[in-house]
Amino acid sequence: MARDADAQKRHVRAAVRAARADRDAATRDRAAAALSAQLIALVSEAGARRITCYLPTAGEPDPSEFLAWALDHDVEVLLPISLADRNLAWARHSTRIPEAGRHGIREPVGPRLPSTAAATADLMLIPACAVDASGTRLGWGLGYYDRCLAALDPVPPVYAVVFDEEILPRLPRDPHDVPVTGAVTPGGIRRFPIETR
Ligand SMILES: Nc1nc2c(c(=O)[nH]1)N(C=O)[C@@H](CNc1ccc(C(=O)N[C@@H](CCC(=O)O)C(=O)O)cc1)CN2
Ligand SMILES: Nc1ncnc2c1ncn2[C@@H]1O[C@H](COP(=O)(O)OP(=O)(O)OP(=O)(O)O)[C@@H](O)[C@H]1O
Repeated sequence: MARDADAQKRHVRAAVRAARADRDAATRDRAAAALSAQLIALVSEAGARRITCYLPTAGEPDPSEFLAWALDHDVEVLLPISLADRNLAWARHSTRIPEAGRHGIREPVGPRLPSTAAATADLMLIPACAVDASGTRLGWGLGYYDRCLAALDPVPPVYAVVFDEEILPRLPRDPHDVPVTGAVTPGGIRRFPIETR
């Protein structure tokens, strides 16, 4: 990969990490409530019965209220577990208390499903650092989701969950990057045109 693309990724990751750390509690709470409303709207509109989502770290867009709604509405949610080989496994969201996993991120307890179980989801809601207007997603650099998406056939519609200002005009795209269908932010739902570039 070109050196300038690497530098740009590092720059965006650092800027997003800093902005996420800077939000105060009240701003985070407002964003969390707005985000969950968008996620509920998207899943309801799509009629999705089985989805993937994630348990957030402190600064990430927080889908917790949406996860509680999903439990109440019989929407099955697969949550990620980070494996040592940088593949994901999944376990179902439940009322059981999550436990800290490999990166200190909370992970669901219960029976594990393989990475490819995500192919049976109607919709995937995945964490990201940033996304661009053509659907290129930037993660945190360990390739968990790139590896997972590459192994899915079919790939369900995939939405990156980010803050509004994390939708950028253009990010570097690598050959292994699987473009996302859209993005969900506290401010709305965006679908990206499918195009090659
Ligand atoms: N809530 C949540 N769960 C998730 C993800 C996520 O982004 N958010 N993941 C999405 O992939 C996977 C975990 N991915 C991770 C990616 C990077 C680091 C991390 O600590 N990165 C360090 C650099 C580490 C290194 O380069 O070795 C850092 O950002 O400082 C942790 C987990 C699965 N679960
Ligand atoms: N399909 C794949 N198979 C094997 N390795 C992969 C695959 N996709 C990405 N990788 C590797 O994962 C590493 C991280 O890639 P990249 O920087 O694009 O990740 P990212 O988009 O930030 O991560 P994530 O998917 O975890 O959000 C790179 O070393 C890349 O080569």
